[in-house]
Amino acid sequence: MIKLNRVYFRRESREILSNINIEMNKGEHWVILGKNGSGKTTILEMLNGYLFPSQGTIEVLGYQFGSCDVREVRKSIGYISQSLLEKLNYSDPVWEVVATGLYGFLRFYQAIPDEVKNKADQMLDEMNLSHVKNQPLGLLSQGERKKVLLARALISEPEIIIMDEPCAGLDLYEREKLLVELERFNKNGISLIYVTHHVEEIVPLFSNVMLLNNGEIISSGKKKEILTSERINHTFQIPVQIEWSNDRPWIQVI
Ligand SMILES: Nc1ncnc2c1ncn2[C@@H]1O[C@H](COP(=O)(O)OP(=O)(O)OP(=O)(O)O)[C@@H](O)[C@H]1O
Repeated sequence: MIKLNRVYFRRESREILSNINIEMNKGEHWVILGKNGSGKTTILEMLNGYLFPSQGTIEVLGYQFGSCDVREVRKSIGYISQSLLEKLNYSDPVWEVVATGLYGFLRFYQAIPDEVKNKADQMLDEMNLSHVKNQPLGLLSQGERKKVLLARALISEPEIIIMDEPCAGLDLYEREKLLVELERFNKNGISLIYVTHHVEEIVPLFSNVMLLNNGEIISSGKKKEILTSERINHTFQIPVQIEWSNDRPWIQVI
């Protein structure tokens, strides 16, 4: 599904990514974990074709970047990030924001067909957001806005959804509500790639983890093998203990 082969990214003589090799397969859900500035967002931007490697190759859904139209690939990817939220119009009604996902627009400047409105309503209904569908996006809580972004990504039936720190800024209650919504990915065969700083967000849905430090992969593979105290210690350079409870890792600084 996704293959990065000897990928390097250099800017102003600085190596931001070094020798990234990874293969993510259909049916897997990946977490990319690493400190601030370790290169997580740079990898996501590359997967969306917004950045190109200085060296190496990237293949997404059978398309080889550099010899394909990246806009075609992007149609099959839902990308959820804070910067997308900031580009949307906070005075637009929620259902309209969700409907734009079908077209890849940021907002509508034309009449919206009834079937599109109905599809957006249905999406919001599935995510228990019907009660806010006519409200302006700006009136929603941070957590509800993130769920709207998720509905907006899901409406176009993508094969991959990429989320960059979706729980940033959410309180415990909102975070857990958003994490519950991720479980729906198991039902409709979408693969998830999820960036975070927080081990606790690795809910049972996730199968694989990549640990990144200073632009290099420290380790990657099945989450139970990767999320050990020693490896997390190495990634964040702080002594920690990982404990598993309800198939979810919890971190304690020691
Ligand atoms: N286009 C660019 N030009 C110059 N430097 C860049 C560019 N893109 C990223 N960087 C630098 O590369 C490093 C990695 O950035 P990136 O945003 O990928 O890290 P991150 O792991 O997502 O960080 P955070 O967790 O803080 O969001 C940072 O030091 C950043 O300043």
